[in-house]
Amino acid sequence: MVNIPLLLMGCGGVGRQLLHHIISCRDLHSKQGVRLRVVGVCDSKSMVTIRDVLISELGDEFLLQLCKVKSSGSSLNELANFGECQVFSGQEIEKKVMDVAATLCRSSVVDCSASSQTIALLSRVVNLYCCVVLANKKPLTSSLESYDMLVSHPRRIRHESTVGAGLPVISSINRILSSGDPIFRIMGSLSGTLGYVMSQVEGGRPFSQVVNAAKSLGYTEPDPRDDLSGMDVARKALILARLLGHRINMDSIKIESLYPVEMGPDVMPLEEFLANGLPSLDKDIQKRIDSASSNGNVLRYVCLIEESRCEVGIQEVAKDSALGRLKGSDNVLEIYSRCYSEQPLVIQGAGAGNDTTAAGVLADILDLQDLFQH
Ligand SMILES: NC(=O)C1=CN([C@@H]2O[C@H](COP(=O)(O)OP(=O)(O)OC[C@H]3O[C@@H](n4cnc5c(N)ncnc54)[C@H](OP(=O)(O)O)[C@@H]3O)[C@@H](O)[C@H]2O)C=CC1
Ligand SMILES: N[C@@H](CC=O)C(=O)O
Repeated sequence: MVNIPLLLMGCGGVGRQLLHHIISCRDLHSKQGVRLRVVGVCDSKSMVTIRDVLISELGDEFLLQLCKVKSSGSSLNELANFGECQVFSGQEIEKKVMDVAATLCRSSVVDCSASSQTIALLSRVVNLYCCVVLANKKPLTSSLESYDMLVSHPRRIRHESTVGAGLPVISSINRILSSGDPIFRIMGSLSGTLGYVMSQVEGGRPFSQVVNAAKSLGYTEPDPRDDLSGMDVARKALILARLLGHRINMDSIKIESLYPVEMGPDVMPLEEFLANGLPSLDKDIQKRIDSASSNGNVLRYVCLIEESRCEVGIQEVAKDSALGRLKGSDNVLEIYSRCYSEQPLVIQGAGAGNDTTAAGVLADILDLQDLFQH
């Protein structure tokens, strides 16, 4: 049996769904000769782990209780008296994660947070022979120095869910590139939230109502302004551009925002944005959609990556084009290379949601199992 010890950072929508997937796949994994041993879980303030990570793990009953506690909005601290776990807080967390990683020699550290605070820790565990699996885009989209550090051991890092949730985007691009087929353009709609919002608003629903629905469905980032500003799509574009070998930073990307600067996170609290800011945008968005419709077109939030251009923003596209036909949270991605020059390689499907994202993370973890064979 191949044992893979896991340390999970972040137990929000995606992290909890991952724990549920792990538990419900126990029989399947056992038939495949793999055992995923969850030895630690962190949220923004605490970490729960067990005393002897070499031989013990957080049991399934404990993990289900943990999911319940986090779903109710409580802290991991509440689990202190449930089972034989240890709880660490504040600055103790990083030290404990490093202890656990060093004790295990090899483990998988899975980042399902939406924080840039994990970057320093990830860079340290990578140097301890840990494998890293990311749903969080921020570690790959900060400085080129951090990026280089994280991808310096390509066999030990997976981040399929950072672009297109569970869709096989990163793995397809890696296969094309490693066969010596240069990719010269990637174009598509890479935001589940903005795809959903655009297609629902053209069906007659108010913009503000649809954004709130996308949040409840688990498509948006914790603060939906991350999606509406184009930043989340820009992060995906940067991840893809860097994968293609472009040595660029976020400031090289042209980004169009759907709300004005005075509604930004540094100026307006989230609650006020949701209650007042968002509804005040309804009319303007509806006007833009009506104007596109009078030309027989629809609006889509499009991402374009070429050798000397990387931009994300709203475009008017024909209703019957691949982008125009997009519905719900689907993403579509066209990849142009020497082998796919006239007709691009097209990847399409659900591009957001806790279920598909967590499934992508789980597939990434299993993809690393060869490194855990004795
Ligand atoms: N939902 C989707 O469709 C997709 C999401 N993703 C990515 O997945 C990630 C998770 O998204 P989602 O689950 O919706 O986010 P949530 O906001 O629901 O959960 C984030 C979790 O991370 C925890 N956290 C925050 N800071 C830290 C930290 N420094 N160390 C450890 N944990 C921390 C939070 O703790 P606390 O509970 O204390 O607040 C929370 O448990 C994001 O990066 C998102 O971009 C990627 C593809 C698709
Ligand atoms: N907020 C993102 C989720 C996946 O990264 C989106 O809407 O696409």
